[in-house]
Amino acid sequence: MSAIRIDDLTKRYGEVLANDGISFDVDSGEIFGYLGPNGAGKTTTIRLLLGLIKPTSGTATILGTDIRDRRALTERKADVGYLPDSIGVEERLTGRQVLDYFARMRGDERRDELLELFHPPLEKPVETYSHGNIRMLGIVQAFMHDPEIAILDEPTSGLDPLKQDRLHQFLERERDAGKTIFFSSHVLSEVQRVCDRVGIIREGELVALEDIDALLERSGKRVWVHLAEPVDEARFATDEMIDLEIVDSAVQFTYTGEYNALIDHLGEFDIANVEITDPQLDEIFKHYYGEGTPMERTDGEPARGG
Ligand SMILES: Nc1ncnc2c1ncn2[C@@H]1O[C@H](COP(=O)(O)OP(=O)(O)OP(=O)(O)O)[C@@H](O)[C@H]1O
Repeated sequence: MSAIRIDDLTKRYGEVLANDGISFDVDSGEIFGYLGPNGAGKTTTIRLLLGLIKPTSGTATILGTDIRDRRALTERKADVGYLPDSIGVEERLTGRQVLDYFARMRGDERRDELLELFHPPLEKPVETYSHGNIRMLGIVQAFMHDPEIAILDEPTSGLDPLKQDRLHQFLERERDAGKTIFFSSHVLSEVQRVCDRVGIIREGELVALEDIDALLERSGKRVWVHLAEPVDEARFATDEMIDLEIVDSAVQFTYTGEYNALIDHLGEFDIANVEITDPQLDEIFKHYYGEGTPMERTDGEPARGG
């Protein structure tokens, strides 16, 4: 059974189609990244899944429970962990009081274990918290009742790199223990680091749904090279280079070929400096998910909806 099944889900706010006929499944025991730029519609999907807003049309199920069945969904939430984009509690409460409040509703058998990993200042009022501390409190809150599924809205925003790493490792351990993780992000590198599959949303539409490895393989690498002397395009370009730009001895391009061939090619030049990075999400959109591009799947089956 799919842990989450989203079926032609649509949410309209006046003129804005925040979610436009979105369909995809999240399998049990996977980490699914929901990737898209700001305003793409990620939070809208998450709030629909939690029953916090009603769909204009379409629906979704969580662990088989239809989100339109409010009573069943309320019961089902005992199995769901939710990290909202903002925690939405009375901010004069201390962190401990916030956790106590959620513990009374759903339980907290994993609270101590989580506080070893993520430690917001529990005795201080939440209104004095930094953004990172609010996130940590939210993470403890989301997982402390040991849910089957965690739905996390930009969970690493505000966390320092060490804490981000800690969260990623924690999510992987949860996945390995059979839990399902659905999280949104606008940062490709974190989705790449931790997710099994990714759905990409842009302007309310799902534009890609695929294995993260396949996405990155098709997306190539950004390469920046500073040569010891100027070079011209005719001498430097190969078929595997996209968006090649050369200014005197500075060269940049997106490379989609074999790495060995790239290294061999660069070896023909006197190189002063080189940097190879993953492309930005916007660049991937530009090259692979341009206007009107149909959603693709890597398994050869036609995509559902989108
Ligand atoms: N309550 C609302 N009323 C009107 N428009 C809304 C409302 N909530 C969201 N929108 C609009 O819907 C679109 C999608 O917003 P949403 O918050 O889902 O995007 P997002 O991908 O989560 O963005 P971010 O990464 O910035 O949080 C945006 O154009 C937003 O302005």
